Amino acid sequence: MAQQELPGAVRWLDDRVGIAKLGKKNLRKVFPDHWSFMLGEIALYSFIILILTGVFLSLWFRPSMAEVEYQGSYSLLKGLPMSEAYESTLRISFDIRGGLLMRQIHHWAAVLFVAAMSVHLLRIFFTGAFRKPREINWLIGVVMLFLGVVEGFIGYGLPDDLLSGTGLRITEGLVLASPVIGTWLSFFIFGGEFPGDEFVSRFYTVHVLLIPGILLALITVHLMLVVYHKHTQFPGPGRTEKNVVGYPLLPVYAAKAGGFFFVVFGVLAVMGALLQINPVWLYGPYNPAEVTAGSQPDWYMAWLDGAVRLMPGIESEFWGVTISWNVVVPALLMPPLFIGFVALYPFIEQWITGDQREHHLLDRPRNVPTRTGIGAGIITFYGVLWLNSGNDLIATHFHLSINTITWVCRVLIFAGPVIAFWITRRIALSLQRADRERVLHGLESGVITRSPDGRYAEKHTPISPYESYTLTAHEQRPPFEVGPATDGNGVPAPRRRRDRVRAAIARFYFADVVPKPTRQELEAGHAHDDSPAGTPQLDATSSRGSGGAPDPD
Ligand code: HEM
Ligand code: HEM
Repeated sequence: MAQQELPGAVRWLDDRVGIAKLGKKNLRKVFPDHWSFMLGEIALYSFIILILTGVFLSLWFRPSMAEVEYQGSYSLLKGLPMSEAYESTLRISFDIRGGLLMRQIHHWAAVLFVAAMSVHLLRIFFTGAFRKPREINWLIGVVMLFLGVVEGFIGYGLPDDLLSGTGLRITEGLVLASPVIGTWLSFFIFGGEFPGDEFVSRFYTVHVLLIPGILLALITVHLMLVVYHKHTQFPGPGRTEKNVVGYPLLPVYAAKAGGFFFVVFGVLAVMGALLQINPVWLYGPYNPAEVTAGSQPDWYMAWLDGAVRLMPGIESEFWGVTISWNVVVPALLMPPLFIGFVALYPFIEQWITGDQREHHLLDRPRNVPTRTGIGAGIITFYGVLWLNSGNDLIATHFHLSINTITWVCRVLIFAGPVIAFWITRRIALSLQRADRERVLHGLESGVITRSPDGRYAEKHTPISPYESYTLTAHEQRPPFEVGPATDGNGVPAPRRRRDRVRAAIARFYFADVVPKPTRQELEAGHAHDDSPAGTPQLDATSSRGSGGAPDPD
C-alpha cells in the first residue's frame, strides 16, 4: 500500500516505527485450520485471563503473615487469630464485590491453563510438530509447562489457609529430603523454621512478578517462533512442505481467534460463577500442628503426590546423613528424569531416525507407530501416578484396601507403560493396514452381488482421489543402517559401536511398518473396481517414494 493510502493514524505510526511494512508482511500471513491448533490458543487466553483476574486479586490480597483477629462477615471464623494473608483472602471472598467470582475464575483459569498446555503438548508430540525446525519451541514449551505448574502451586499456597499450609508442609518435607543441603535449603526458602513469617511475601513476589514475567517473555518468543517457522499443517492435496494452505490472519483468523478468546473467557466465567473451587473458609487458618485429610492438590500436582505415596518407606544412612529414598526417588529423582526425557525427546528421535530435514507437514499418529506407542506409555506412567494420588479416596469410595490399591499401582507403574506402548503400536499398525485396504479396495458398500457362476462378492466404492492422496501422503523412510567397516581407502569408519546401537534402535523404531500401496498395486486395485473411466488418480504415491523406498528430498 502506498504511503498516501494509509489511514491517518497508521501513517503517523508508520512514519515513526515502520508499522505498515510489518503489518503488510504479517497481517496477511496464512494460518492453516485444524481444531487441534486451538489448544495453544486456549493456553494463551487462559494466561491472559490469569493476569487480568490476578491484578484484580492483588488489589486486595495482603501478602503478610502478621497476625490479626478476624472480624469479617463470615461468622463461623469471627474472633479467630489468623494471618493477614488469610484474612484478606476471606475478605476478597465475602466482602469485596465480585471478589469470590474473581478468585474462582483465577483458580479455574489456572487449572485450565495447565490442562490446555498439557493437551497442546500431546498434540505437538503425537503429530511430530516438534521436529526440525521447531525443537526450540518444544523446549520453551516444556519450560513454560513446568513454570505454569510451579506458579499454580505457589498460587494456592498464598491464601495461608489450612489447605494451602498442608501443601506447603509437603513441600517443606521434599526440600528437607534433599541430601546434605536439605535443612539449609528449607531455611533459605522459608526464611527460617517452617512456616515462618516470610513465605507468603516471598511467594507473592514470585507469583505476581517473577514467574508471570518469565512466562510472558517466553510466550512472546514462542509465538514469534510460530510466526517465523510458519504453522505446520496436516497433509492433503495441495499441501506441501513448502507452502501453507489456510486463512489469512486478517480478517479471518483474527476474527476467529478474537471470538474464541471470549468463548474461553465466557466458559471460565460460568465455571467461576457456578462451580466452587478452593473454599478456603472451610478448614480455617493454617496451623502447622494440624493437617487436613480433606486436602486435595490441584490436578497438576497430583502425579507428584501419587509418586510419593507409591514408594515404599526405605531409608539409608551414610556417614551420619540419612537419605530418605521414599522421598528422594519419587520427588527429587523421578520428576527431573521424566521431564528431561520429554524435553529431550525431539533430539532422541532425531538421533534414532537420522532425519535432519525440516518438517512442516504433520504426521498422522498411526503412521509413526513407535512414537505414538511411546506417547501412550508416557501418558500411562503419568496416569498411574495420578491415580495413586487418590488412593485414599478410591479406598473409601469403593470400599477397597488402600494397600491393595498401592500395590496394584506399584506393579502398574512398570507394566502399564509397556503394555500401553505395545497395544497402541499394534493399533496404529492395524490402522495403517486399514488405510491401505481403503486406498486399494475402497469402502465396503454393503451391496452384495452374485456372479453367473454363483459366487457372492461385496461391491467396493472407490474413495475420492483427495482422500486417496491424503492417506498415502506420508513418507516411509528405511531405518538407519550401519555403513561399511572401512571406507574406499581402507580407513576404518569411526564410531562403529555407536552406529550399531543406533541401527538396532532404528530397526525397532521402524519395525513392522505397513508398506504404502505402490503405483502398480493401485492400478491393479482400481482395474477391478467400478470407478468411472478417467477418474483422476490423485494419490501421493505418484510423487513420493512408496513401499518403504526413501522419498526423494
Ligand atoms: C500462570 C499464571 C498464574 C497462575 C497459574 C496462577 C494461579 C493461582 C492460584 C491457583 C491461586 C489460588 C487461588 C485461590 O485462592 O483459590 C492464585 C492466587 C493468587 N494469584 Fe495467581 N496465578 C497466576 C498469575 C497471577 C498473576 C499474574 C497475578 C497478579 C498480577 C496473580 C495474583 C494472585 C493473587 C493476588 C492470589 C492470591 C489471592 C487468592 O488466593 O485468592 N496470579 N493464583
Ligand atoms: C504458555 C503456554 C503456551 C502457549 C500460550 C502456547 C501457544 C501456542 C500457540 C498459539 C501455537 C500455535 C497454535 C497451535 O499450534 O496450537 C503454538 C504452537 C506450538 N507450541 Fe505452544 N504454547 C504453549 C505451550 C507449549 C508447550 C507446553 C509446548 C510443548 C512442550 C509447546 C510447543 C509448541 C510447538 C512446537 C508449536 C508449533 C506447532 C506447529 O507449528 O504445529 N507449546 N503454541
